[in-house]
Amino acid sequence: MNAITIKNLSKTYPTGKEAVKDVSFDIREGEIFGFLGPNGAGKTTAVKLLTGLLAPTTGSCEVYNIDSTLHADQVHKISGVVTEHSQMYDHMSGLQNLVFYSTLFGATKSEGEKHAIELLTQLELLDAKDQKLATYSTGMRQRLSLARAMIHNPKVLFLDEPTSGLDPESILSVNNMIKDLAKRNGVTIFLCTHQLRYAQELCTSYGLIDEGSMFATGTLDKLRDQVYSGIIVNIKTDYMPASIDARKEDDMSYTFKAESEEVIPAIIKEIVNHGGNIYHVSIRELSLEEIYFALLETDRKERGEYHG
Ligand SMILES: Nc1ncnc2c1ncn2[C@@H]1O[C@H](COP(=O)(O)OP(=O)(O)OP(=O)(O)O)[C@@H](O)[C@H]1O
Repeated sequence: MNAITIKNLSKTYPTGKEAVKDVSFDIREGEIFGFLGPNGAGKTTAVKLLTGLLAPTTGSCEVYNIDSTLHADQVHKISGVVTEHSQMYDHMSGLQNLVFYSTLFGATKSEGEKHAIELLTQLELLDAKDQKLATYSTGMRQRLSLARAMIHNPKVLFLDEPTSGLDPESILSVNNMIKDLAKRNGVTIFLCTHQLRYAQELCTSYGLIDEGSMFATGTLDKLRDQVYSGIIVNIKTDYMPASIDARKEDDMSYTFKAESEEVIPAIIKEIVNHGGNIYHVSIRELSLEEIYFALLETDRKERGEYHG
């Protein structure tokens, strides 16, 4: 089942800026979808269109078959949104904030409290539950925003850079919660980020956007196939024969591309036969970061806009 359906979606602001240009894609239920693109690519605009905060210029978007523009209120009932500026109340405690929002969605005070305590525990904020929000650190506040977005058990969660400004321990608890929500509760996560390493750790599918246009969508494997699906071999040696087409990375480190690891024994033999010593061999596939930049470069070249 599709959690999100976007069809020929475009948004031109009154200034004339075309922030989203004819974008179409679907996201299946339970996916952790990484929406990746540089500053100003159109990610926040797309989230505002999906959550009914903005109306599209043309096209449509749906969350669980509910049109975001026509029925924004219904979309809000099944969506949670975390942005940098989540509205909460400084003079109230973390727990009071969560209970307040939960009652807005129709829960009783005791239901709200029970759920709030569960979320505060998951996000390691239980010790601070009675502290006023004004005393929370940035990281604590950000985690509370996530709890707030989850308070009505949404089916879809829109997250805009959910871990920016968080320390490694907090990132871990946020990541675990996101993975858990998707895996155990089937919550669909729409995650906007520039942090490609972070996205690779977490996401199950991706959409790549630049200047309002989507230039690639799919799983990491699918995106990798569009760039290079083989492996990259790294060898640390004191001698690399000229017969091997390897690139010198630094002092004793060389890399080369190969279709599969089957070529490695022959390469090792060749080095050893030439008197070289091998200290380390490792293989890896292209990372999301490498794939992203390769696809971005191709797309910009096709649009005649690459100046790199
Ligand atoms: N209200 C607005 N009026 C006019 N232009 C806008 C408005 N909001 C955003 N834009 C422009 O639309 C483009 C897309 O902005 P958007 O905020 O959607 O990008 P983004 O991918 O979320 O960027 P970032 O990663 O920096 O948050 C940018 O050029 C931005 O300046």
